Amino acid sequence: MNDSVVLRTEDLTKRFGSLTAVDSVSWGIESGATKAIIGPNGAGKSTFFNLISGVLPPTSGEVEFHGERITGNPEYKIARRGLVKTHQTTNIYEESTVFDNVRIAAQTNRTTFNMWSKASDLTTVNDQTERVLERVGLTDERDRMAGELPHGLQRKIEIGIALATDPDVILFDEPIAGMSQDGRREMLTVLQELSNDPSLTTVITEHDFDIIMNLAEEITVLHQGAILTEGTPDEIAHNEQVQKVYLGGD
Ligand SMILES: Nc1ncnc2c1ncn2[C@@H]1O[C@H](COP(=O)(O)OP(=O)(O)OP(=O)(O)O)[C@@H](O)[C@H]1O
Repeated sequence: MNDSVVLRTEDLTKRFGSLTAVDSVSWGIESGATKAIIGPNGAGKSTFFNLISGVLPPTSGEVEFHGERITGNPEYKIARRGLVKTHQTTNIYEESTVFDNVRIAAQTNRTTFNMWSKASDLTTVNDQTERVLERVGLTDERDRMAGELPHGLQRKIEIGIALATDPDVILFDEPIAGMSQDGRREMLTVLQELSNDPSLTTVITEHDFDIIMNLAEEITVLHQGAILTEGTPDEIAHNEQVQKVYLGGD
């Protein structure tokens, strides 16, 4: 792996009692790339994301971000360094407007926040919030209460909250799960735009293979916590081992 690797894991492992949910995973991603992590139910995808983003501490192994060890750091510290994971609408303040939800995140942005913010900084925060709303297609909903919005739009707020922190790396954990056909199409457009941004590195886990084929340059397949194989979407789509694990065989 070369110098442009922004995030990497080495022998990353998580055990829950006797179950090894993530098993010695060594993986990495170059700056600006879009990669996917896939695998059947229970393969360890969410746990892997939780270990990288600091939601869970690993049992063993390492996580490096920009060449520095972040293993076991809490989620808020990792987010401040520029690595965030989207949550499934659990971060939203339902009683606040869409604008305020994103603005609060922009205010805690590692580059703009300081306790003695000047008026000019607030203008920056408001401008940044507007830009993020535009990017995720929520400008028309900016003054609505977040709690009133349908699920698909709330998922966009979550992505807006992540983007407002000005991250280098975003981990998308099943971004279209439970969405309507229209919602999925809209979300795919947003995700495509983000994956084309060379200043953003994106990692996505998703059950919908069409979405993965449309977004990822490289796919890692997890099976029983370990890496089964890695390759381009085309290679993975034609890989017999992958087909077998998805059909439930070994
Ligand atoms: N907090 C926990 N305590 C005990 N076992 C857990 C915990 N979290 C996950 N597991 C187990 O670890 C394994 C991997 O789970 P994980 O949720 O990471 O898989 P996944 O690939 O994301 O699955 P899905 O596609 O169904 O979301 C599963 O067997 C799961 O039951």
